[in-house]
Amino acid sequence: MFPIFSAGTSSQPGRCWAEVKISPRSLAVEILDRIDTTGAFAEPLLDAFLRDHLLDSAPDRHLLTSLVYGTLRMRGRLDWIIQQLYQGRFSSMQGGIRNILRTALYQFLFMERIPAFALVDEAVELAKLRYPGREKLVNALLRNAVRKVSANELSYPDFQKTPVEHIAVMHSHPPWLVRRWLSVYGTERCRSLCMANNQVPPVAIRVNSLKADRSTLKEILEHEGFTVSESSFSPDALLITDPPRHLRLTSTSREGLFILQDEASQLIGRLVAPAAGEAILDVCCGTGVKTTHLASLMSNQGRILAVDLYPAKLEALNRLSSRMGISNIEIRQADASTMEDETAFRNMFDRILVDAPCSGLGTLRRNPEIKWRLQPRALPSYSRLQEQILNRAAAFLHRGGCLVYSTCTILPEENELLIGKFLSRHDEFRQIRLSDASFAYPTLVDENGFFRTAPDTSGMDGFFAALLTKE
Ligand SMILES: C[S@@+](CC[C@H](N)C(=O)[O-])C[C@H]1O[C@@H](n2cnc3c(N)ncnc32)[C@H](O)[C@@H]1O
Repeated sequence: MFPIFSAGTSSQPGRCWAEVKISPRSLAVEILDRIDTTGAFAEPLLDAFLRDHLLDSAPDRHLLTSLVYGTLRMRGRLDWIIQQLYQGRFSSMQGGIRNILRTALYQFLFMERIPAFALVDEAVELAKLRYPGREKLVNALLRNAVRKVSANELSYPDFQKTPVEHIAVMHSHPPWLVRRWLSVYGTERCRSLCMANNQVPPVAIRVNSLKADRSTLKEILEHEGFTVSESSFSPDALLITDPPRHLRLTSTSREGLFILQDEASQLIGRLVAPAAGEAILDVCCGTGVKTTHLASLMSNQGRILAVDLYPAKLEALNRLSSRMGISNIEIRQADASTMEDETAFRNMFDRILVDAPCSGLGTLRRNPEIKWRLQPRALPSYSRLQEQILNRAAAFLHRGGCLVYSTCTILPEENELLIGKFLSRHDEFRQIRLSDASFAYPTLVDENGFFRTAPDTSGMDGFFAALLTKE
């Protein structure tokens, strides 16, 4: 649980938030501040704020969600504008002031029907209460921004002269990432990826086949006021095109009839394709989004050993399993890169899922905070950990069994390059090219037989998966 308002602290002097009139804008600034200062993700924070019913009306709740995600997605462009107009050092500006400016500017640039004077006034009021004395800066900077943008007086970086800066500012991604994607994918793909990352992602749910079928759940949700369609990719998915309320608060969610899960993530379970009665190892199970899918595909029969490093995630998996009526998952807290009990597990499993910890760069639509948080120097440590976990898990597969290695990133060193290295060191393993494996979704298979999705090509999150077998 999160206390709803943080009091002013010595690092963020100012008055308690309790004095601030609660509005979608003040809450958005509060959430953005917490994302910056605590490293939290937007989704659970928003869930907690919405669950506490601080905002009663559906439009206000929708506005809060749009403001938080929109400001995070467009932060690169917003910060660039603020830096053009701010006389001091942007990096020394108080984080709270930055978020007041960003949210106001986001509304002005990207949201309709909010008059400029109203959003400037509200930003100034917020600054006055939280950072007395700084309201003059907020007022002057926002009025200047409104004037310059309206008069088309801001000149953005030129694509011909500085392509990286141009894409980074116009499509709001960090320059290091634009540089990487330009070198891997070229200009057009880099641009289309960045643009797709700034879109609102579809809301997909996975129907728990142990408790409901797709058409019945569709009817129930429609009856509750949602606009629902069946997806043409995942046979377990429903797409919610008009979520008037928060889906997780519905009784069907609480009773475990479905779980929110992107379609690409659902297709990973289909790729593992476990059968009832088999022995499955899920070495990076997290909170069990994919583990519970595997259990449903096995009709709750057989055995799944679910491993993760973090006890809190395993506890969440336990809660999710019982909500979904699943009883064939056994959990184990362990470091999958150094897992012990090798002799007990060696050659034991029919199928293994290695859903490796990764940079998450395929999920920037849903988790835009990642692009501002991730440092390029962290990337090699992901590849090292992925390699260690895959090497360790490989020993536990029996001959003839299948191993799926998956990530939600689109960087080659976490995906195909890593698999190439693994295969060159493990003669006993062979890749099953999905093009040769009668995989049901040929459009999601690349020229090397790997599973690959991306927001700009398939409309799903960016996932990668390789299917391997032990001979
Ligand atoms: C991509 S997430 C897995 C998501 C999960 N499979 C799902 O569908 O919900 C990667 C997981 O690896 C876990 N992890 C990170 N390092 C680990 C390690 N050394 N050993 C085991 N699990 C680890 C993280 O806690 C995280 O839950």
